[in-house]
Amino acid sequence: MSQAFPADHPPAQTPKIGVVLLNLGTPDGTDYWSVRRYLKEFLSDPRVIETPKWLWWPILNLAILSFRPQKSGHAYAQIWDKEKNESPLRVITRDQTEALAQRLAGESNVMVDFAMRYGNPSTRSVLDKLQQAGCQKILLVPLYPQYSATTTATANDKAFDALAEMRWQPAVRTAPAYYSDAKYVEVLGNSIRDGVAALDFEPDLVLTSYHGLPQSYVDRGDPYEHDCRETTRLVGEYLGWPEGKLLVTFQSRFGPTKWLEPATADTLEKLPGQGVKKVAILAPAFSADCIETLEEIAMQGKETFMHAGGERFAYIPCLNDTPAGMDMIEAMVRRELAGWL
Ligand SMILES: C=CC1=C(C)c2cc3[nH]c(cc4nc(cc5[nH]c(cc1n2)c(C)c5CCC(=O)O)C(CCC(=O)O)=C4C)c(C)c3C=C
Ligand SMILES: [Fe+2]
Ligand SMILES: [Fe+2]
Repeated sequence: MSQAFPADHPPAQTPKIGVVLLNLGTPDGTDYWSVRRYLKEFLSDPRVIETPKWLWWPILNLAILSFRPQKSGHAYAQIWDKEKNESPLRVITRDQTEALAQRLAGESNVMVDFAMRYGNPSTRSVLDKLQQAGCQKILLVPLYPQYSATTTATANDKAFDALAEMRWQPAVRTAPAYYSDAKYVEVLGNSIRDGVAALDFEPDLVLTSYHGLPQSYVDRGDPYEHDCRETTRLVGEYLGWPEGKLLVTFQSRFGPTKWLEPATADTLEKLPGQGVKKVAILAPAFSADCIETLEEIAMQGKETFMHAGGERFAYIPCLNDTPAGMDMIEAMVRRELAGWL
């Protein structure tokens, strides 16, 4: 026989499970102050900038934040989703979240949401919301295929900062980087094969352009370069392409220090002179198209290549919320939820 709760018993909650897709973040608008606020938060993160604070503070506040917001704001304006008045990164991350929620709709106690490391929706606000909604278990899914302290670790740090202030803290899991995950390699490989097959030209070379990182971070133990090169190697193996058909490059160099090489922009500048006149390019480090792919690669990169004598240039989009990309995210999330569902 079941026993009724006494009248003064605290209300019982049905425990829920939260799944949070974590991405980098993006400005709320393209105006100077929106971009400045975003860049200040981003570039004040010691996981991203390892220069000692006393040295970095004046460089950031007196130099970078006085000119970069305008320059970056102009670049953001070129790719802005005008219909939604939002940055593509946030539009796509929300679309991924909604698609994943639909796929997990059969799991009655799962809530899916997304949060950003910098800007909105903040990681803290999303974790507070899920905790208050009764999530006693939370899976954090940093959407970075290749691990870096500058992305994966800081995304998790931010979540743990929020958890540190909760009296009733949910149990938490973090999904690992997935650079060599068979499903990721398969889906990425298929997107390259299909992307190339849809072109009206045969590329001489396909560039896998990864976001760059200071060389010193890798020297101190960040596995990011390894993860990137391994993704491209595995995709080449999956496609059965001859060695040399896929090239690894690193983009988005920032500041005067040595970054991983070869740089995407330098490579695009040199290739036509070496007889490589037709290229396709993709950016496997990004789970969603953003300023770094849509503006820096598809616009600036194309201009650099064509100006240097290139003849054909094609950008292959990120996996975004494509059915195949979502198959991969769903499989990863279900695997990491094992024992909770
Ligand atoms: C020292 C600076 C930077 C490091 C290290 C870095 C690593 C890194 N970043 C991504 C993914 C993204 N970066 C994005 C934008 C962006 N990145 C930097 C600097 C570093 N990134 C800056 C200053 C910016 C802002 C844009 C600009 O002013 O140029 C974005 C896109 C955000 C968007 O709003 O669209 C993503 C995504 C990875 C994977 C990575 C790892 C090595
Ligand atoms: Fe970046
Ligand atoms: Fe960039």
